[in-house]
Amino acid sequence: MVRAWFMDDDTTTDQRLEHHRNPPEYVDLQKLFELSGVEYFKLDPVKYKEEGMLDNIRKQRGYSYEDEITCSRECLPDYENKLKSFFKEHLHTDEEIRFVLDGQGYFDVRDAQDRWIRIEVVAGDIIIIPSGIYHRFTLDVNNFIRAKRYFVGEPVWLPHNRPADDMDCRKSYLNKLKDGFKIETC
Ligand SMILES: CSCCC(=O)/C(O)=C/O
Ligand SMILES: [Fe+2]
Repeated sequence: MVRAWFMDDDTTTDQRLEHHRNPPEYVDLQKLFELSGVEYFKLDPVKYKEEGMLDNIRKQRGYSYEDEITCSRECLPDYENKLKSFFKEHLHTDEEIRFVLDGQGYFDVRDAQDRWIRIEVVAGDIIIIPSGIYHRFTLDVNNFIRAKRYFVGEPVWLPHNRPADDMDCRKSYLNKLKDGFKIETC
């Protein structure tokens, strides 16, 4: 089961630690969706091809692009700078979709009250981060993750660092947050 929790305010220690509040305050999947619009699916990281659920999700959501990213010192070109930019608070004009094949890391998202929620992702997790939400990513202390990335159409990876409040995708995200997130069906 995915683990997610409200983060502490400590910005002085290693970003790759869990950064729980004291006592820890966990957020369940339903609450995570209501507070942020983040969606999550769990697949078997070994048998996912036979299971067919990934194909269903891809077809339903129209993901036409797929590639793979490995974040490790050995595999990711310009590792230090890339990790710095992943951890800068930013948003995208499109959803950020990741399917973790191996390793782990943390996606941090801002909720409606601007609190950080830390979401731990491990092998088998699919996370869908809405367009227009402020978020960031860090590896954990193991410094390794391998994930598939999906996109509708030609991929746009460009991060827009906070503040980006005038962007249309930000305004539309805030409207959805106000109205309450609903699962979109065809
Ligand atoms: C696990 S994929 C690396 C993080 C990333 O691609 C991104 O855009 C973070 O916001
Ligand atoms: Fe991002």
